[in-house]
Amino acid sequence: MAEAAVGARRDARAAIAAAGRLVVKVGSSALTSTGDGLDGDRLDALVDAVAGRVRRGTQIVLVSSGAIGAGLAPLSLRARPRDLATQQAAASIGQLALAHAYAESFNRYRLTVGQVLLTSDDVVRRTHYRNAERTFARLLALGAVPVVNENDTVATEEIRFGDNDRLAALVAHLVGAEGLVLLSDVDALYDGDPRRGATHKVTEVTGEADLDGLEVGMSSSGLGTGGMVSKLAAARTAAAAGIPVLLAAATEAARALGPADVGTAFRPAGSRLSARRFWLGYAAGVSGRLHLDDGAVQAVVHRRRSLLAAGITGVDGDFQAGDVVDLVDSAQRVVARGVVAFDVAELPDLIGRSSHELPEEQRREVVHADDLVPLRRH
Ligand SMILES: Nc1ncnc2c1ncn2[C@@H]1O[C@H](COP(=O)(O)OP(=O)(O)O)[C@@H](O)[C@H]1O
Ligand SMILES: N[C@@H](CCC(=O)OP(=O)(O)O)C(=O)O
Repeated sequence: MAEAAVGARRDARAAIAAAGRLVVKVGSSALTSTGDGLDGDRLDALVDAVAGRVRRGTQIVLVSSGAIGAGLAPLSLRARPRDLATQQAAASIGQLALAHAYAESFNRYRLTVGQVLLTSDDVVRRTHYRNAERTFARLLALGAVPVVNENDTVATEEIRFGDNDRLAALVAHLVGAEGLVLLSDVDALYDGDPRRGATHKVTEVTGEADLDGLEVGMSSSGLGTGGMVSKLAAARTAAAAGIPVLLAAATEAARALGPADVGTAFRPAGSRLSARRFWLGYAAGVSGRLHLDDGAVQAVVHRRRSLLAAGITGVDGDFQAGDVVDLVDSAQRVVARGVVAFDVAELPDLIGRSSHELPEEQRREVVHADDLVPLRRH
């Protein structure tokens, strides 16, 4: 193994093993099965591992999927429903069972749980983000274990996270976690979907290059959503925000939360992003896109300059000044995200023109460097 990989191994795993605050996410497939609903034994085994770590002094926020899966058996449903209304009904019934099971299970260790159900608005809007931040801080200060899920019963198609891996990554930043542990039915990241035959395990991800050439499946085990794609996206988001990530099997939760010597570890980026820059780059809702020429990509991504009208080749979406937009390169890749200083209707007359050609009131940056987060290195 190359020296860098050895170093990263020590870094990400050691950081998770020593963290004072962790977010642990468990997927539906690890807690429920289609026929029998919630599996009490598997839930207890997970709680044993989480409670063990809490007793060793780590504050843990548990993001748990499984509401829809737990609601199937009581409704005599044989498969995850496809329509939103039935998913919401199943989640309404299943979330109650899930919360009850966690409360009882943690009570074996005299630990109290608090339920936190979030919609995307709670983390996507900056003012709501602060509310959620306060709630978590207080619960943790009081010694409770927050158990988080998406508020599926009220989340509509438009405002839905739809996947708890992303929710867990956002919560990890929100609570200032020093690590994110994603527990699933698969024991690591592989170079292809292990359900489709023999593949190789990836134990350390030290940067984007380690992900090149991997085949990552969207399809899940049947109860979960997003498959490995959403786990990888969440791991990248957390790692970019400076948070080390460990992906492991829920059946190995004790080792994942102990020496952290199982699964796939993702090395975090050097520094932690500020709350504002993290929100801007990874949590905010995006209202449109600005297409950049190569020179503009160089300027904003590599030289951290403001985006000027001259480097924009096209615009789409429906946004107003102050909204968040994606900045895309000529290959349609999102290279940055930022707060736009013009309404969409104003831009067609400005784009491609240098500042001195523009009327004075429009001679300002389209996206100021302070309001811009580069997302991709070439
Ligand atoms: N490259 C890959 N490496 C590992 N697992 C993969 C890969 N591609 C697809 N998968 C599949 O992703 C599944 C996990 O996703 P999912 O069922 O949504 O989990 P969860 O319910 O824990 O969120 C695994 O069971 C595995 O078959
Ligand atoms: N909020 C949904 C889970 C959605 C989800 O992301 O599921 P999973 O892929 O199993 O983590 C539920 O509780 O059923």
